[in-house]
Amino acid sequence: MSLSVSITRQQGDFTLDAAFDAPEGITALLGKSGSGKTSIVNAVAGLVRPDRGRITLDGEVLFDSARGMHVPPSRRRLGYVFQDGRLFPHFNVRQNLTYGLRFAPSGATGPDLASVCDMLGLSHLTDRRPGALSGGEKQRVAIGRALLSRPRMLLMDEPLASLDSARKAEILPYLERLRDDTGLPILYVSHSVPEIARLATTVVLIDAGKVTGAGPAERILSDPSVVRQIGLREAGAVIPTRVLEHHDDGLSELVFSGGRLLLPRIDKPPETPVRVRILAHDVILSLHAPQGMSALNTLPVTVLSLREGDGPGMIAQLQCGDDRLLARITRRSATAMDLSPGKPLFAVIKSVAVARADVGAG
Ligand SMILES: Nc1ncnc2c1ncn2[C@@H]1O[C@H](COP(=O)(O)OP(=O)(O)OP(=O)(O)O)[C@@H](O)[C@H]1O
Repeated sequence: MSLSVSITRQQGDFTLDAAFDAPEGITALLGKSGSGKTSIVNAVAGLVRPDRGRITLDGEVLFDSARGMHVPPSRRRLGYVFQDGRLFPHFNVRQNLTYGLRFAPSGATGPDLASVCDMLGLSHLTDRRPGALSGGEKQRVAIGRALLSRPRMLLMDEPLASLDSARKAEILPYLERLRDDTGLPILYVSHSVPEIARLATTVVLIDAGKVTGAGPAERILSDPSVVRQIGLREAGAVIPTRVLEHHDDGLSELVFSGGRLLLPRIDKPPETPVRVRILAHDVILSLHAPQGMSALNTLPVTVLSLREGDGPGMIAQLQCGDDRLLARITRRSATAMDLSPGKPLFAVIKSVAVARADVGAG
């Protein structure tokens, strides 16, 4: 199942001109406020009509200006989860969920009420009304209702934006399960890089109505050329790892193509795939394998590229096994270390620098 979008639309003085493919998994539209993310999702949903272009889902045309085709939203079989949930306040959770079933076409397969409640941790809440739910619980009900309409794809527009960080942390594992267990493609709008680093399979960068980059999340997020767009503070690589073992001193050891990482305890059994985000400002570079240092992780790397920023800083992209890391360093250090592409180095990462929120299901 894959979505293909190629559309233009004039909205006042804003021009949307976007083309991308969304394969299986979570495809995140990442861009600043006003960049056009919601307009794209609304065009896919059929809520707005592009001026020109084509949208197909698994080869089936949803919109084609050349053929004058615009399938109405109700016939697209897409589940839309809005930022604010939009539950019916006078219905309890079960009634809100089963409302979704009314839109399921006869013969369509998908999870039933019990399995949706199980997957989203809603079984103990079914008799409550939305007024007695937390923000995170409301969003889980909204996702469940969308799933029960047996959609071919889920559209989620900033589903976590109205939640505080504790509620966000609570709901992220459910979204990971949705991604990994249902096989349903999800188009996911967000302006939060940490959220996307946790969830996205594919990242589509949107800037001023245009696609400025698209590809697998690991590749896009470790590309130094996107740092300017996503911001220096958020720049960092996403590394696919797997749990090797847990140590008695509270550390967990992970393995990936570039070596091993010791991080604060990760509550997942050995062999579990885990994705880890390592921020560029948490990586120190050294010409020699450091000794007598408190940082526990030393990884052999090779410089791939160096990119200058506006201030005194640079971003180094590093090859680490088959994966890539980013390191934020000063120009002064790059000169003192005589850094250039191809130079072998060591990347040093403090275990405690990797936040719990930056460790997710692989
Ligand atoms: N109906 C409309 N008429 C005119 N301009 C519009 C209309 N709808 C959206 N726009 C403009 O199109 C641009 C893109 O809006 P859109 O909501 O798609 O951005 P976004 O990336 O989703 O932003 P946010 O993250 O703030 O929701 C904005 O400049 C917005 O003001």
